[in-house]
Amino acid sequence: MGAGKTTLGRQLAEHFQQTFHDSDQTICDKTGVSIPTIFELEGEQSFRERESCAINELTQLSNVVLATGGGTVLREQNRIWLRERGIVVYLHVLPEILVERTRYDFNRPLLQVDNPLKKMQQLYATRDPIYRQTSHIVLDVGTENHYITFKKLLAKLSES
Ligand SMILES: Nc1ncnc2c1ncn2[C@@H]1O[C@H](COP(=O)(O)OP(=O)(O)OP(=O)(O)O)[C@@H](O)[C@H]1O
Ligand SMILES: O=C(O)C1=C[C@@H](O)[C@@H](O)[C@H](O)C1
Ligand SMILES: [Mg+2]
Repeated sequence: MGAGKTTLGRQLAEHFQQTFHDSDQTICDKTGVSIPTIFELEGEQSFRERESCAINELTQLSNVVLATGGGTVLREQNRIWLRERGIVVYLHVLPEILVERTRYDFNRPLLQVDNPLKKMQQLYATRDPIYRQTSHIVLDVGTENHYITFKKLLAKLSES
C-alpha cells in the first residue's frame, strides 16, 4: 500500500502507449462502492473473491499495465495468473517509508488501527517473500522522487 503502483503504472502505460488498469478501481467501478465499504458490508474474504475475478479478467487483456491491490498475491491462483500472463514488478519499499506515504489516507481498511507502523511491518514481514516469489523484477525504491524511480524501472525492464 502506497508503494507507487498507480503513480509508476500510469507513467509506464503512457510511455509504452498502453492502457492503465488498477484492480482496486475496477472492483469499485463494478460494485459502485469504495473498498472500505466492501470490507465493512461483506468482509475481507468477499473482497478477495471480487479481487480474484478482477485479476482473472484484467490479466487476459493485451497491451495493459495493471496495478494490483496490495494483498492480491496472497492467493495462489492470482499469483499464477499474474506470473504466467504478464511481467510482474515488485516495488520494494520499506514499511517505515510506506507508513509516511499513507499517513493521511483513510481508504485502506487494514491500516485503520492504533499502530499503523506495526501493522505495516507485520504485512511486510508476511508479504515480502510472497512478492519476491511472484515477481519477475524487484525494484528497490527509497525516498527518491518518482521520476528517478521511473527511470530505474525502465532500465530494469530493458534488461529483462
Ligand atoms: N519514488 C516514488 N515512486 C512512486 N511514488 C512515490 C515515490 N515517492 C513518493 N511517492 C508518492 O507515494 C504516494 C503513493 O503512491 P501511489 O498512490 O502511486 O501508490 P500505490 O501503490 O498506488 O498505493 P495504493 O496502495 O493506494 O494503491 C504518492 O503520493 C506518490 O507521489
Ligand atoms: O494490502 C491489502 O491487503 C490491500 C491493499 C489495497 O490495495 C486494497 O486492495 C485493500 O485495501 C487491501
Ligand atoms: Mg494505487
